[in-house]
Amino acid sequence: MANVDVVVVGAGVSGLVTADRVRAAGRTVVVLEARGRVGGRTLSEPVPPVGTDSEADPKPLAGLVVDSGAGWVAPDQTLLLAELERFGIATTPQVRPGDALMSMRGKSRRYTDAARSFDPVTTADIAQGMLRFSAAAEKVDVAAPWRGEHAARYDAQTFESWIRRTCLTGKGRDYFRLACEAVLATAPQNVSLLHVLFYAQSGGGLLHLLTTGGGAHDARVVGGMQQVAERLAEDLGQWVRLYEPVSTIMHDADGISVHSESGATTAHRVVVTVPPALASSIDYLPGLPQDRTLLTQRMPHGSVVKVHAVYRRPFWRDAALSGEIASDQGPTKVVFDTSPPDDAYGVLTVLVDGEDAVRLGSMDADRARDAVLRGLASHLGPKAMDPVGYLAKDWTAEEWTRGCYGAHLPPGAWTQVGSALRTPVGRIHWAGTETAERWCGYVDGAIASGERAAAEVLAALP
Ligand SMILES: Cc1cc2nc3c(=O)[nH]c(=O)nc-3n(C[C@H](O)[C@H](O)[C@H](O)COP(=O)(O)OP(=O)(O)OC[C@H]3O[C@@H](n4cnc5c(N)ncnc54)[C@H](O)[C@@H]3O)c2cc1C
Repeated sequence: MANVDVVVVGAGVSGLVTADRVRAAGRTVVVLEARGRVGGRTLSEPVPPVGTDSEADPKPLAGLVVDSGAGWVAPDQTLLLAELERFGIATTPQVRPGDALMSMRGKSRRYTDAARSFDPVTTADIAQGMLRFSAAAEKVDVAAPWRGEHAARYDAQTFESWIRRTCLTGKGRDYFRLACEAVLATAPQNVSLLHVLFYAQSGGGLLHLLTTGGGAHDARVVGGMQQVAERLAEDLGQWVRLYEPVSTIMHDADGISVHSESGATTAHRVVVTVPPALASSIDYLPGLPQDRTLLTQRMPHGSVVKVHAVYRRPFWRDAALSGEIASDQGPTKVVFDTSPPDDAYGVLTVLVDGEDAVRLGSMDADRARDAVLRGLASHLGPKAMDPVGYLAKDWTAEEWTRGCYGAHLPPGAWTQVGSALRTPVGRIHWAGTETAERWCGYVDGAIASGERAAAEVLAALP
């Protein structure tokens, strides 16, 4: 006899949306979450002042909350925008007055129009590369990337080999390498061309993913993105259980039994919403089909350290700079001004991706902070060396995430075993942003996957 209709594994946005929709349909549901908080890869937190031990004496800077996980929302992320509206959570535009900086091969350029951030030859090279990339991406079937017209050919090569073949200039090649690191948090030699094409197409195109106004970085959530998960969890109340890492899922024709710290919960169906790389460390009895196992072994995460440096005021605006920086020199390759709407502080967010994140994560905290601040100072001047607050979140070190922003697939994985991504195994269903067709890797994709999984289990319940 089942305790509940559905067990959901993981209280990230995708798990909470799954549970919310199952409960709204009048069915019973329990969410089991490994961490002592909800939200998963969304985490909104205060910033400790510089000079104090953040563990012993957090003394956060008054009223300031930053997003150490997901932070931005695009105008076409309609599912996320609907959740924000449902809970009365506001957004604030990302675009700041002033020039952005592009620094490549030792040369720095100020620009307002992204299309003019390079010299004319590099601009033309990037434009032809983008055209060829978009033409190929349009051929990818985002619902089934393994099935598209040229799937086998695209999946037999890395994105790096495409870059070398396509771009005619060194700076053009550097641009696409930086784009890959910024979007997937991994170097282009680690990832299948088919996966990059799919991922870009899933989010409305590569340029859209890289764009601030109107694109993936269009706006930020006032008070932090984690509020979405917190509000969903508030509504679910006692049905969300924290500190309950799921270790084993037993399944047969009669039902499901999900084992966590406090024992077993029985149900008709289970939805596993943890990232595929972590889903593979749960024991399934009986074991999963081989294609599913092979797939989850081939979906590593990127590496990201997200840093916030807080200043008394946004001093870079004195020099008519917007605080937005793209550079080929780590660790400060991707920087945004994320000061609060009232500018009570000046806040710079640094997204340290790929190899730079691995390097930064291996340094002790003081050396890592010094490396980041020196990087900022090289673009914005010596004032960048003196923040009043500093916070760095290394997602690769997080036991229940192990890297981000999401999973990427190496050559061969999509076409050989990709069809196992969403296919239920008996009573076990799969969700999480990695399973989304649209906005895969983003919060919007997490919501879409939760809605899809909820519909699947509701249709299958007795
Ligand atoms: C630094 C960073 C920046 C990002 N920026 C953006 C952005 O600007 N915009 C955007 O849209 N997206 C962004 N993302 C991506 C976004 O955060 C994710 O796509 C989304 O939050 C994924 O939600 P999810 O529910 O699918 O997975 P998760 O959030 O990973 O949720 C999975 C949950 O499962 C739990 N779990 C894991 N294993 C177990 C287990 N064995 N038992 C029980 N529970 C378990 C985890 O603790 C977690 O709570 C960013 C992510 C990061 C880390």
